[in-house]
Amino acid sequence: MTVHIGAEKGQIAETVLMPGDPRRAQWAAETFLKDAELVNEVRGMLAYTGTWNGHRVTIHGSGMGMPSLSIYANELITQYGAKTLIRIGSCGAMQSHVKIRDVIIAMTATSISTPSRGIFREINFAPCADWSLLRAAVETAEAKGIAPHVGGIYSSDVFYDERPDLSDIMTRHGILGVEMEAAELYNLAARHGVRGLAVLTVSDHLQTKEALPADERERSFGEMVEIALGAAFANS
Ligand SMILES: O=P(O)(O)O[C@H]1O[C@H](CO)[C@@H](O)[C@H]1O
Ligand SMILES: O=c1cc[nH]c(=O)[nH]1
Repeated sequence: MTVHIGAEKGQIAETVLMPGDPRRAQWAAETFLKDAELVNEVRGMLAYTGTWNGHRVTIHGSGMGMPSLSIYANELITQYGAKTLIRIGSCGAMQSHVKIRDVIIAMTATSISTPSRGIFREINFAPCADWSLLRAAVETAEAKGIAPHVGGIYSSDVFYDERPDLSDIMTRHGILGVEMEAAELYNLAARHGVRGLAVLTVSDHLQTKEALPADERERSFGEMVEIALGAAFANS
């Protein structure tokens, strides 16, 4: 057990899927895993371990924002031995060709800052996805007839943005969508030599102002879960 995770050693799998929403963790575990067992509920941050096609998987909520994800990902990697961490999140689309419910696979994650900023100081580190996972995620999606958008995303520190000019700059530089966790996941994965990826579903559109309701964000994003699971075990 750690300060934030109640699981015993051995109750967390080497492969961890991380939605921001703990209720999405519950839904995904109940929908996709066999014999899913609740392994954490400290602070309501639900986590389940079960199997998918015979492979052990944990689905653990990250909470919203990079400081929250950083706590869970750090403990999962350093205390429980997680080796593959895939964020399964929602995001806002920043390009007109990206539509609501589309899937984005994040090659890079731009940010203004992350919890790792203090370490990097004058360095502008480029947080990027693990290549083997990225490739496997694209192949898994295409095999399912899903055409994902693959490219850069923006990890913001705020949901309610008082600087819309920043979103405009991101859009002008081809950034596909905005969310709040992936850049720090990629930083931590690089630091600890593990595999990190973010697979996202578009829940909002910054240009059209469309937005899906909370229940859909919790329970209807199955394609990205299937892509994440397929990618995690592509070579197993
Ligand atoms: O749906 P999740 O995975 O929480 O992701 C997105 O949704 C939250 C904001 O509503 C932020 O955590 C953002 O990254
Ligand atoms: O962080 C997020 C998530 C969904 N939609 C947004 O606009 N931002």
